[in-house]
Amino acid sequence: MNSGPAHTSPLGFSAPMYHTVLSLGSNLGDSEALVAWVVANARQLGSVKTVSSMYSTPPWGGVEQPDFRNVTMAVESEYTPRQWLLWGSNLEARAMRTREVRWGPRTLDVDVIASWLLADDGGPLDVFSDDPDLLLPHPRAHERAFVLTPWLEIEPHARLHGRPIDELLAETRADERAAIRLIGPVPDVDPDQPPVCAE
Ligand SMILES: Nc1ncnc2c1ncn2[C@@H]1O[C@H](COP(=O)(O)OP(=O)(O)OP(=O)(O)O)[C@@H](O)[C@H]1O
Ligand SMILES: Nc1nc2c(c(=O)[nH]1)N=C(CO)CN2
Repeated sequence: MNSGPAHTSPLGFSAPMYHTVLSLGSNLGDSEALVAWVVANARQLGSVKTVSSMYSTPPWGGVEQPDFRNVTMAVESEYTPRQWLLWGSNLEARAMRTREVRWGPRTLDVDVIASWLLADDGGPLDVFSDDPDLLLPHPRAHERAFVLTPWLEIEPHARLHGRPIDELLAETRADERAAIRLIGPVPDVDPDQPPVCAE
């Protein structure tokens, strides 16, 4: 009997399932609507396991810019982490995302934080990648309160680099942590209408 998480297709193939954690951020345009639009698109795929509340977070990385809106979302599907990266890049492009300053302002950012292969037998297996186009786990997530705070809300027992994320969060800058503000649930928006001003 196949009681594991792999999906058996009508042809009898069994596709592996991945549990993947995505960080969504925006600080240009209608940031709340943009982040909510990403969540709505993932819901349309039927892949969303849990979504954090929406948070207002101070900019991380030393560039002076407006506060961000951030959400962390756990998805579970046959999509590999690389497919999630491509999916996110496509939404970033539709949100007119540009890359001008490293760690600078943006309409939309979709980062893949970590992923686990849900094996049929035994526990989840960490996915590692040293490909510069997809580093896994994300090399800077453990020092970002804007990722860890929402992630802790939805997966309080999650671990990154072998360490509980609440411990990692406690080691982030106290002033950054203190300035994070809970806004509320992610609003429902139309996945087919990117909230972008045409210019
Ligand atoms: N885990 C990952 N998630 C998202 N992008 C990644 C990841 N690993 C590598 N990349 C690559 O990073 C490149 C730059 O991404 P991006 O412009 O979003 O970076 P950033 O958000 O400014 O900074 P950071 O990578 O520190 O979050 C992209 O080309 C992407 O392929
Ligand atoms: N608070 C916060 N700071 C950031 C964010 C973000 O999403 N939230 N994204 C960045 C781009 O890499 C740089 N700094």
